[in-house]
Amino acid sequence: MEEEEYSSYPPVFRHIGGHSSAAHGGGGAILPSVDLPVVDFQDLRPAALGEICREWGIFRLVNHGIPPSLSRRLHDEAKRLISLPFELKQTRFAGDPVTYFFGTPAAASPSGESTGGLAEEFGAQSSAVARELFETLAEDLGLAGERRASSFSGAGKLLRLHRYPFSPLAGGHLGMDAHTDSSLLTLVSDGDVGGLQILHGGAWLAVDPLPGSLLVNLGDMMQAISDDQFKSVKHRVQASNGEERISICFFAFPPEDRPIRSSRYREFTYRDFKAKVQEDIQAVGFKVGLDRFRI
Ligand SMILES: O=C(O)CCC(=O)C(=O)O
Ligand SMILES: [Fe+2]
Repeated sequence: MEEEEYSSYPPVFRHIGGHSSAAHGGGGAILPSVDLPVVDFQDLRPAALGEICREWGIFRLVNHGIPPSLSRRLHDEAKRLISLPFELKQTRFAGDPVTYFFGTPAAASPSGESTGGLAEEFGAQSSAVARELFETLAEDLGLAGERRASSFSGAGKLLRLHRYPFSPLAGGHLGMDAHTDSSLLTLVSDGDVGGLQILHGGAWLAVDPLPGSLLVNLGDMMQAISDDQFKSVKHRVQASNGEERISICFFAFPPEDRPIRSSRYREFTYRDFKAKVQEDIQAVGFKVGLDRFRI
């Protein structure tokens, strides 16, 4: 890749085009791939889905009803936006809901506006899918009354576009550090470039793409609501030394001020949780998460 092709990267990532390093062939250990459980959205069964979420905390969703053309257009639009020169993106997106952040080594995330309504449409459809999945899991958990009704209603939603740029030096490096999501549920449209890895049974495993499907993982709030029955799976993303990976991530959060009650945690709200995460990041440099609220 010529150096000018890196113009869409933050300056710190440029000047690497000419270096062909030993890492070119993939310096990181090759992890075994895992076949995630596949769930058919048209045939949701509470007990079967519950079992998958107890064992894995993550699955592939097929027949989800979000038109492939919508996902493809949003992926194309994300790629176009993300490929604009870095300085132009900084000017254009400054102060907008579109954010461009450097917190992770190789991810850059314009999100929200500027996709000509595609992001909003995709977000609305993802939200409907997430709600149905939540209802199915609530059924399996036997959540009733107020506890069930209020967990998803008015839930916060966030759509994030991630780019894991190609770099010949990427081998062995992470595009996103290991973490759990703070959400109830996360839906990821990961296209056809792999890179996601999950911690399962004490080992890191690579998740291969399954074009047309959505990756669904449970977040910390779902783990808490389920009294730790469901897993908020730890995951990370390998930086790409092949094709660039673009992912579109939809997060559903509980209403900020609704008390979350669980036999495993003292009562807290999602607002409390977020504040604690920020406090920990400042104080200790990483998210401690649910352990801060464990009884
Ligand atoms: O890009 C991905 O596939 C996953 C991103 C992710 O884990 C996150 O945004 O929390
Ligand atoms: Fe995540």
